[in-house]
Amino acid sequence: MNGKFWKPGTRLLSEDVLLDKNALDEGSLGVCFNPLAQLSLNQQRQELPIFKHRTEIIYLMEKFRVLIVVGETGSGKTTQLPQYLYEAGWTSNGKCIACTQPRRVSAVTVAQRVCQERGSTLGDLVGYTIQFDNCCSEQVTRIKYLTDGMLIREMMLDPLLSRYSIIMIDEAHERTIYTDLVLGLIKKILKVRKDLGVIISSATVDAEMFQRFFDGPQECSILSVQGRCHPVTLHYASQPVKNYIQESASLCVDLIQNQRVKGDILVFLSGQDEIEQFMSLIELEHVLVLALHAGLSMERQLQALTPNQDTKITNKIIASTNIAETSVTVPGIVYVIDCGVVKQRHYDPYADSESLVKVPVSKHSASQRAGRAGRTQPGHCYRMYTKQHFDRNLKTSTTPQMQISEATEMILQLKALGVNNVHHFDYISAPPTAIMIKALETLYLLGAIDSQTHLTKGHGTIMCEMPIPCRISKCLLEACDKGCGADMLTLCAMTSLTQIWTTNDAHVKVLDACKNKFAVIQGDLLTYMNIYHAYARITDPHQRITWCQENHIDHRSMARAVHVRSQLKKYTTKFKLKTNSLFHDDDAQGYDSLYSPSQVIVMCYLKGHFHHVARRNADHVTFTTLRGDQIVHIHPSSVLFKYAPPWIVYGDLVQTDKKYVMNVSMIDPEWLNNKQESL
Ligand SMILES: Nc1ncnc2c1ncn2[C@@H]1O[C@H](COP(=O)(O)OP(=O)(O)OP(=O)(O)O)[C@@H](O)[C@H]1O
Repeated sequence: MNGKFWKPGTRLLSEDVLLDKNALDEGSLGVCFNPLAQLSLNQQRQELPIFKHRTEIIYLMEKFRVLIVVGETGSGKTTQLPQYLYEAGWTSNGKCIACTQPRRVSAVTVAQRVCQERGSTLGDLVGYTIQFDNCCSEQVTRIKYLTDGMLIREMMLDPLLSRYSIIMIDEAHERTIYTDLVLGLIKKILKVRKDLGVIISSATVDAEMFQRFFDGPQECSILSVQGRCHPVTLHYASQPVKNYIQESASLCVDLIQNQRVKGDILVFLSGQDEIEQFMSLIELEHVLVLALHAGLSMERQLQALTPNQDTKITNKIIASTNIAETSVTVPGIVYVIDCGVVKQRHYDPYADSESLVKVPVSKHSASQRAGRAGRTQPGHCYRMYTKQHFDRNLKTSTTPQMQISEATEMILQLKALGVNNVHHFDYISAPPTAIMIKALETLYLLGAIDSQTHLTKGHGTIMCEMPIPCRISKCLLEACDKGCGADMLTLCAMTSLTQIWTTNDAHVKVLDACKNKFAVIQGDLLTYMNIYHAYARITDPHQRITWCQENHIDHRSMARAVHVRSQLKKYTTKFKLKTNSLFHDDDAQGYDSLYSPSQVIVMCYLKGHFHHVARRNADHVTFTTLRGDQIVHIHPSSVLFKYAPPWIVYGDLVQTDKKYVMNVSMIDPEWLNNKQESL
């Protein structure tokens, strides 16, 4: 690292390593340099490295049925490949080109960009489809960006994807469950549809492995695209970094105060907690610091990626999880700071427990993160770890999620698509048998499949269609049956939020006082219901905002809860499920159950979370889970943190220094004996 980037005494990073052969000329650093911005959009398209391969791509697509395109980040795969094929006439038969994305935010931003390049309106020629938001027109949309999960949903209605002439699976290296599932399903479709073209693309994909999966070089060709838009200079830490949050914050301050290139900064951290901590450390005037993580509404995610228009703002810092790691281009980003960690879900089939664990990123991920710079101008990536750590400790590629995640949702989707023998499905990397067996057992206990492992006609089909995890749909189905469907709809919406309280601007004691206003001894679930009802009672939108501010509640999250609830309500209406409330309906007044309304709701929740029960230990602090004998603690954010009841049911398990359980409610162990049936 060049000492001039650092204040004396804070020099941290080692020598530069160049990602690109076009080494960045030190002398050019002083210029605010954005050559592509001077060109028309059409010229910009022709400057992209992939443009040189345009004819070859069109030819290979005619000759082979499957094409794997490997090219550097920013070379033009996502935005250009669908356009080339559109221009070559692949949609002239009225069919469409689909390009899948692992994340919603990239599906939307890429569609926006392509639309801009074609000079059309979003939703006309170019559109996107993500959960709860379909911006496409059946008649005119020919290039469609969609999440891989949505493509699977489309397959349920149209198993051969007959609307499409080309399916492009982008960012295949991410190996999400849905990407892998789409790959297996597409392979099946290719056996029937001889007219379908498939593209698999990534900057870092293991091309030969994909080629073998698609029956070798006879069927599947590989194209390698050389070069990138602009160089990115890599900087490594010269010694291990003790506190990467603090160090990234000081680096940001240093870059902004001493930088020779004016530009924005994108910081990769592992999660919302770290993002908030990081943001609290930056106190610079005229600098806009924005968070970007999956817990935010789409509107706020997109806002973080939109260039700043405020002339008073001199610099922008985006603190993000890996949500911004692939596909997105954030104009103006010159610096990327990579803390080298990611939160990953790990499922243990023996304990039937999924926990969120912080792990080092893979080399492929690190290179994707670096690739967020150098897209509209030359850039720098600062890695908060040593080169030695990169070489020795980082795995080459990301572990396929299918091998470390719970498989219930995936199996349910396969069953809905008519793949009954899920063991024999053609997986690109099959999940471990123990995970498969556990998933089948869980689906049976949830009533989604019968003893022959066939989807059940009632609950099974509804669970497949509901856009929520099957354990949550089980709670909802149970609640509709027990007269509290409306209350469970509220809980489904509230537990889908990742943030309810605005923690960064409130003093701990003030925040605790606010929480206590709504807290109830039964636990977090009923506390959430109190919050939702208090919010929903207010009808004026401005008053809602003021109320949220006064109570340190995130008003955007609450708006999202209202939205999610209304979306789920559409499904209960569609399936003619009763949505009464035990708290608010007139007919609940004659309620004469053995149990109180709050107990009935927690019992219904337990029906989907029987695997998440824990018993208090003799120390009156820790708990032992009934499945897997894990020692867990109640998370400090829970209202039951200080009052540890003897038995609990929880929603999530997070592992940091200890194992913490969240969304906790107290239960009576008697409820585990299926006594609810007599309600
Ligand atoms: N919103 C945008 N604003 C400005 N330029 C953009 C935008 N989106 C894309 N570009 C330009 O188009 C180039 C190609 O982007 P594209 O997403 O197609 O690349 P890619 O090869 O798919 O990258 P990745 O592997 O990172 O997804 C970018 O490097 C950038 O120069």
